[in-house]
Amino acid sequence: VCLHLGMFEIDKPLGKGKFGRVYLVKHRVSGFVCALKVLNKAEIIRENAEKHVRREIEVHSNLRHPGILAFYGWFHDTRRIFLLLEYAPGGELFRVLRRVGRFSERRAATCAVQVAQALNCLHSKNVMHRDIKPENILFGLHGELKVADFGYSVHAPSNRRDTLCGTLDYLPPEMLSTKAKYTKAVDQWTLGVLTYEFLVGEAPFEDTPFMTRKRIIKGDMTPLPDSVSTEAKDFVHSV
Ligand SMILES: COc1cccc(-c2nc(Nc3cc(C)[nH]n3)cc3ccccc23)c1
Repeated sequence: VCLHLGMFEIDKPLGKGKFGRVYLVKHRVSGFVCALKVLNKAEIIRENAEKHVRREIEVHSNLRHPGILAFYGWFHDTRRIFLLLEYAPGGELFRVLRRVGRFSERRAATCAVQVAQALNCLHSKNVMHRDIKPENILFGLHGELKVADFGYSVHAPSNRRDTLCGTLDYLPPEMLSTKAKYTKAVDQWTLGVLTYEFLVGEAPFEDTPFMTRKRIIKGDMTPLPDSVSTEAKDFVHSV
């Protein structure tokens, strides 16, 4: 199917992502609603991120799972690359978590299970996401989680040393040390950090970037409050 912009009616902008904007669009012929991520080629080149975008398309287009934001296709013109993605009406988990403060243990557990299932799917295809964080997780129509944004994913195992931008909060020690060959376990570590954040409302090593790095490597996490159940504590300490 030859895709091009004219086939879509732009309903409204949803927000601004890393390399461009995301719009809610409708396919004119079928009425199908989806999200259109518009990436600016000049900006991608300036950020030397061509390989990330190529990898995002290559990895994401081969994944089909209810816990992973569906990738429908892509097309480009001289200036821009367009990614056609599933529309998740619930928005970013990041915003919901900041708005409500923290989740109940039931909701934290439900979210943790859904992220774990999405990671299982990724790992079964020998892919590590490497950049799982609340900003990259969206809520679907019925509050189900959708993992998105595969720009930093790679095939396991890898000692690829990319310049990881953004927060260090979710990175495991092995990704912060130098010549480590890391495996899918990096995503498991992140699941523990995420669950901690679901329960507490902030990341376990939240600090200045320099201190966060030191604390992650030392494993010096802010203890879970006593209000958190033993089972929840055991789970976070186990991943
Ligand atoms: C930085 O905040 C951003 C950036 C881009 C999109 C949103 C956003 N996205 C979606 N859904 C999406 C996005 C994609 C790729 N599929 N489904 C829903 C929202 C709802 C309220 C506010 C914001 C939303 C936020």
